[in-house]
Amino acid sequence: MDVVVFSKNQVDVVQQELDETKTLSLLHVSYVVKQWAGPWWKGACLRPVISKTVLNQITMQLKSGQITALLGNSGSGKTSLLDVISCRSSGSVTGKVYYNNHEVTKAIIQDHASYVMQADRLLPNLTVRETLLYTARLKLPGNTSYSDIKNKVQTVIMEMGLKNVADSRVGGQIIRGISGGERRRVTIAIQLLQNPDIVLLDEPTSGLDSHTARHLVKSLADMAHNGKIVLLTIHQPSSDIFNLLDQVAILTSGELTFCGGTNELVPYFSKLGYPCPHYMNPLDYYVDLSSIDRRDPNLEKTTTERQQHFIRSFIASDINVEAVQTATEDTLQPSKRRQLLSSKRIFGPSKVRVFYTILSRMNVNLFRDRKDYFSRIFLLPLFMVFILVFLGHLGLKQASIQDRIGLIYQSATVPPFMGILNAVALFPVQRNLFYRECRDGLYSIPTFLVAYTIHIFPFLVLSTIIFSSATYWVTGLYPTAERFGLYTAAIFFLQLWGETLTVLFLGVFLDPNLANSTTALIQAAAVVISSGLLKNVATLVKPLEWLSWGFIHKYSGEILVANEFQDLEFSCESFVSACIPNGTIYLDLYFPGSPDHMKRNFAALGSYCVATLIFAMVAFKIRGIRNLY
Ligand SMILES: Nc1ncnc2c1ncn2[C@@H]1O[C@H](COP(=O)(O)OP(=O)(O)OP(=O)(O)O)[C@@H](O)[C@H]1O
Repeated sequence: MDVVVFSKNQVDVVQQELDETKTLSLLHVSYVVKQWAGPWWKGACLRPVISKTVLNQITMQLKSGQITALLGNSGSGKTSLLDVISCRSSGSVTGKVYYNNHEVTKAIIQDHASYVMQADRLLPNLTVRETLLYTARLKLPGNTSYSDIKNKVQTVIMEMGLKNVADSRVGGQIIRGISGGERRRVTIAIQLLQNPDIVLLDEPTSGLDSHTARHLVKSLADMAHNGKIVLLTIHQPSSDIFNLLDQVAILTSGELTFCGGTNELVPYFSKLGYPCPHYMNPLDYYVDLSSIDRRDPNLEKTTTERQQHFIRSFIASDINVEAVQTATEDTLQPSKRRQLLSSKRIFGPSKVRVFYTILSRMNVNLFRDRKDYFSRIFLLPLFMVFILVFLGHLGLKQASIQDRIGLIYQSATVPPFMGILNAVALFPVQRNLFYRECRDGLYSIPTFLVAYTIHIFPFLVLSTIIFSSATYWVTGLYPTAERFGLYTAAIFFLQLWGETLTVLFLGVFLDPNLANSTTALIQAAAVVISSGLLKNVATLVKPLEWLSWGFIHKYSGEILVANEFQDLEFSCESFVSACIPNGTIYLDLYFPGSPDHMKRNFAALGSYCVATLIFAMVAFKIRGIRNLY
């Protein structure tokens, strides 16, 4: 027997390579979700809970330097497997997921892995470079200088082939920007900024033409060969793509029918009696063979039997036995490579830098779109035109009391509605980006919501001043600067409250339409019950009177009416039998004590805005960070 003798140097090199190879091991991973069965109106108690096994006993090992594709028909569990690896699953997970001998936790994933989801969540008005620069400022360590950040961004732009579109706008559903393929690349580039060890990608090639898809997978393969673990899910890969892959895993109904090197795929299935026909793409062919065809009962029976045969055969196969063995070793070994898991974000950006980055990104995104910008500034003032045309100058006759109440009613209801409209149109895109970045551990709910509120402040102030300046002086409300200031302040708070309330419901409901109708309903009901402008609050039935204290309009109504009517002299025309000569008398009749409550009422308006913002944070917290695929 020949004995090969290695020099100490050679042994050291092999040992070093072994140490530097990073491994992601899954051992007997199962994932079960619970679902309510039956119609929703039966209620939680009457609807049985059904457990669904999404993944069953998955064992696989991924190594750095390899690109692995996860294939399977729709619903086979590909996305769920990525969710489990990245600790984003919502059901119960059993089995082990280990990275370099460490059980995978959320913190490890945030430090070492990047997850590129199916949908691109990007701000439409930023350029590709700006998108990457802002994200880099959120991701890279706090001591990274601006020139290093720029260099890193440039490297990633080159790596993902985005050089030609680096300074083009990203675009979105309405604004035309870069192409779908380029947008996918930007999403991937974002995840590469942190130089992750593990890159998980859910359908990175969906919606791309075959040429672009091949280029993208080639970039990912290059990235893997430079020492990363790359795992992607993919539908119908072309044979060109097949040649770029190192490893493939085929999932069917949550179980593996194959997981091994691409060169082992055809021989393995050939041994089972299923050689790949000439001119067929092996991936397509074997995914197809592994799936159940439910078009008719006979087909379903045969394909189910074949699927079960594949699953059983793979469990018993040498490839799987070896994978189980190595994965077991990986998950049992003492953590000899603990030093490899030092946190990359331990010196992450400071809170101030994160806050400033989010804030300036929101501002730039808003300034870039004329439509959004004008909507924020002019939506409320535009409404003023209707008021002015309809009411004109009010004067001080007895009939003007009625007109004043009408104007005050509009002043109390319209600003919150404008807040609702602006939030519904402009908040969801920010929220969806936040969901992704919060999942990546970049910043928290309070940081995001406070930054959002601050970025709308100047616009609220400006639109309120334009609105109130014209409305107040043209209609001829109580002519002092102080009263004008109080009127403007009340309008500001009402608009702010309308927007924060909508933000709250956009945290509760994903669907902006649902948030819109809920907020509008609450606002409309609140003004009817509590403003005192439609019905005197003192004449309401007791429960409604108590309820009126719970709405902001109780306080804003009192402010607006007292601000206008106190000490205002009216003329008494000879044909009017019952005359109110002074606004104070009107207040004594319908809003008693309101002039004395100004401070309390303004404190209430401010508190409502702050409290609604805090409730919005709670709503986001309770509803959790959604997985928007
Ligand atoms: N949280 C959940 N609640 C209920 N069912 C779930 C949940 N997560 C996954 N499933 C179910 O598990 C199955 C696998 O879903 P998954 O999204 O992982 O499939 P997929 O292979 O990625 O499909 P596609 O290729 O169509 O994206 C589906 O039938 C899905 O409905």
